Amino acid sequence: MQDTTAILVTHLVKQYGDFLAVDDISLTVNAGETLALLGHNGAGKSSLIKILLGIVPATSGEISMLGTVLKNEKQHRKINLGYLPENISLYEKLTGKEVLEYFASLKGVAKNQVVKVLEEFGLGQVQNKPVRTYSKGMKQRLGFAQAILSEPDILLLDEPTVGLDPQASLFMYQKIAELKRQGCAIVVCTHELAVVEGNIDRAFIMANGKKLASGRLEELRQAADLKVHFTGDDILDAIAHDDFLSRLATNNQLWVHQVDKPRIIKYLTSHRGAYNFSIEEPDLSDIYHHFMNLHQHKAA
Ligand SMILES: Nc1ncnc2c1ncn2[C@@H]1O[C@H](COP(=O)(O)OP(=O)(O)OP(=O)(O)O)[C@@H](O)[C@H]1O
Repeated sequence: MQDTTAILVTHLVKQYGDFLAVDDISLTVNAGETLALLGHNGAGKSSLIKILLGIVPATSGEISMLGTVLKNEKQHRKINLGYLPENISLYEKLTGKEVLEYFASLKGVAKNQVVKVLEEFGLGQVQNKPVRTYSKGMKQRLGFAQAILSEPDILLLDEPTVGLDPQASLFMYQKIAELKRQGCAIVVCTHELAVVEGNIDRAFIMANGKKLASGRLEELRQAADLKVHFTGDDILDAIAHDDFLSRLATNNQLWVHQVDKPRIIKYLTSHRGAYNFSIEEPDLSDIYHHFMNLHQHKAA
């Protein structure tokens, strides 16, 4: 499942008048894979998502989904695709159940599926109340429920967990993991780096419409070459008693480049007999800021 390309974007460009919002973006998302689309406000993420949806036309470039090149909105509509927009606006006067029944009829999903999904999303008790009485988190759950109602092959989520409490957020990512296991290809557009970090396969970082970096977390760490921090009692002891390590350390702290990590681990364990230590890797936020800072320096 992992190697089947579900989304293929080739040299995509979107111009609004003279303004280049998406600037030659190419990417793939495999079936059963989650890609995080990251970037500053105005980087072009939502534009890209809307082009994938077929609701905004690309200026140039090509999109194919599930092996078919999509040339117009009609072709996009043939794809079993779920979408949760940023700031979803639902029909406030309708009840939660009526909203989902409406989407079910649009997507050709059996009505009895609606009650099942409402229960599963913790909205069973309020299903007959108007949406206007729902909290933001409840509306977001309902929005997510409509996005996955048809058990889509492709799921596009724009800021899915904004305003959600930690448990609701966890629920959403558990549901995403379930869809992933069923082979769904998922793109999550988000600024919540800490939340998304453990829930994605790859990240695609963009700025001013362009790709800055993409890959698995480990690949991005290597590409960024941010230093790794070795901590723990055995490290302090090793620094104190080893010339090589004491020269490498700064203020008794051992920070080493990614490329040197295996060599240092080997040196610590086989040469110094140090086993009681931990390695703090740069996280997604460190990686994101690294690429953004690099981009800003180049632009200055
Ligand atoms: N319909 C439009 N007409 C003109 N410019 C637009 C239009 N839609 C988006 N833009 C511009 O394109 C750029 C990219 O916008 P987009 O909404 O894709 O960014 P984003 O990465 O999703 O930002 P955010 O994180 O703030 O949601 C912005 O400068 C925006 O002002």
